[in-house]
Amino acid sequence: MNILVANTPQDAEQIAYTLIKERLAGKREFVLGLATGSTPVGMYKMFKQDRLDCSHVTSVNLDEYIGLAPDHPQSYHHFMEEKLFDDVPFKESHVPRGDAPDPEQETARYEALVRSIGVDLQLLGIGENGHIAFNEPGTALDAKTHVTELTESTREANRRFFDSIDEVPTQAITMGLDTIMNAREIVLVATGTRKAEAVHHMIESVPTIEWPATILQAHPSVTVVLDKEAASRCAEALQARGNEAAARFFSIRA
Ligand SMILES: O=P(O)(O)OC[C@H]1O[C@](O)(CO)[C@@H](O)[C@@H]1O
Repeated sequence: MNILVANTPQDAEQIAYTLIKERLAGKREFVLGLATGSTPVGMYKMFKQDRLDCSHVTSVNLDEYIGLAPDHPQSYHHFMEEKLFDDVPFKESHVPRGDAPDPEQETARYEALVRSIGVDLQLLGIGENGHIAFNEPGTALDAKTHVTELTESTREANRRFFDSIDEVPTQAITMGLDTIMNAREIVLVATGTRKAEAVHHMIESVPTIEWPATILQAHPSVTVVLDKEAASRCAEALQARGNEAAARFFSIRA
């Protein structure tokens, strides 16, 4: 794992965006895995401000709530259109269908799609309980795209997007941990104190299904971009090395 610890959330987002921009440059085709939630919103603004050319890029999203049609204001389809796709045209974009009549069939379709196109770089966030995408604690490490029951802590963490907790879906379709691990490269961004415990376990605990993000330790190409708060539960030496790496990242691009 390559770990960078930026001084602010904005600097962390800038690092992650710059990494993605550099990977896209000069490519004829590229498959970019995208995430939802609050963390990537600042980065998607950078795509827009920079008018980043994504006309050669195919995107695949990690997850979608079951029961929400693409045009539902709280669906991840809608989130991606509003935060990115309405302003930054992609060659094509794929998000699981939350309104599929047969969710299990949709998981098989989506898994086959993601495997067939192959993800060059997967952007990830991380939940407070260590979930990545909607792979909640206890999810098998070899899980493929599947229907998942959302934990109460995850529903609570996402209720801010809904009028009430009762409106937060209880199930989602999510890429599995094995699906995500199949990406050639992974960039995970975490900011804020709320993520500090999950980040500590992701990096410093023995891989366990109780902290799904620990599986990333076994991936050959993972960059973890943190702000100081999200890194605050990691070992002091790791924080110091990460801070130097972030400073170096900016200095060589100044
Ligand atoms: O970036 P946020 O809003 O903290 O979300 C963290 C994680 O939780 C999810 O939104 C799922 O609840 C993931 O998609 C995301 O990576």
